[in-house]
Formats: sequence, structure tokens, C-alpha cells
Amino acid sequence: MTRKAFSSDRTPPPAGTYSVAIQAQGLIFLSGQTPRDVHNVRHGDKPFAEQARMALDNLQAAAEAAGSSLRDAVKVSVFLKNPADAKEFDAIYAGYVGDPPPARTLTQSNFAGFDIEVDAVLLARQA
Ligand SMILES: CC(=[NH2+])C(=O)[O-]
Repeated sequence: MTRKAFSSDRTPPPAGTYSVAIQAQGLIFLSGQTPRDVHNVRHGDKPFAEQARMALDNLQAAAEAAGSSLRDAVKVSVFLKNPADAKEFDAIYAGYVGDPPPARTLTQSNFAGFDIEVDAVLLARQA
């Protein structure tokens, strides 16, 4: 089975040993995105809504680098520092995904020094 990795100058550079996106057969796996910009500047001090949009915009850019879109997501994982942000996140998130929305897991995490991290699995578009 072959794997195809994708990178993008519209996403932050990987912070470690991972691909921004990697395709395996008909699925594309997107690595976690945070509110870090393309110049590697961290925006964990910004209001939650701004961080959420930045993380989701990065995730969408990663999807597009792999020739797909969050509209084609089948599974999204969301890591929030503060569970109280879940409702605000959901309202923002609804503007990024398709209908029906993908399966989703939402968990609390305080690992990366951001209020949010998101990753996703997408359907690859046929060439
Ligand atoms: C930021 C991230 N996705 C990682 O694995 O470090």
C-alpha cells in the first residue's frame, strides 16, 4: 500500500516529525492544527473564537493541499483546553463542515499551550 504525503505553504510548518497530510488509498489523514501561523508564530493568547478559526483555517488549508476539503471530512477530533468553550466552538465549526456533518470526538486537553487543536480524516477525491 502506498502513502502520499502533502505539505503546504498555507499551513504552519510541522512542529515535529509528522506530515501535514497523508493519503492512504481513499482516505486523507490531517495532522493536528493549532492557532499557529505560517511564520510559526503561536496565537495561544488570542480570544478563543480567533484561535478556533485559525486552527480550522489551518486544517482547511491542509485539506486543500491534499486536494480535498473539510466538507469531505468523515471524522474530526477536537481538543479543547476548556470544555466551557464547546458551545462557541460548535457554532464556528458548523461553518466549515458538510451536511451531514462528520463524526466527531471532543476531548479536553491542555498539551500544546493553545485553547484548541483539531485534526481530521477526509475522503480523497478521485483523480
Ligand atoms: C502539532 C502536532 N500535530 C504534533 O503532532 O506535534
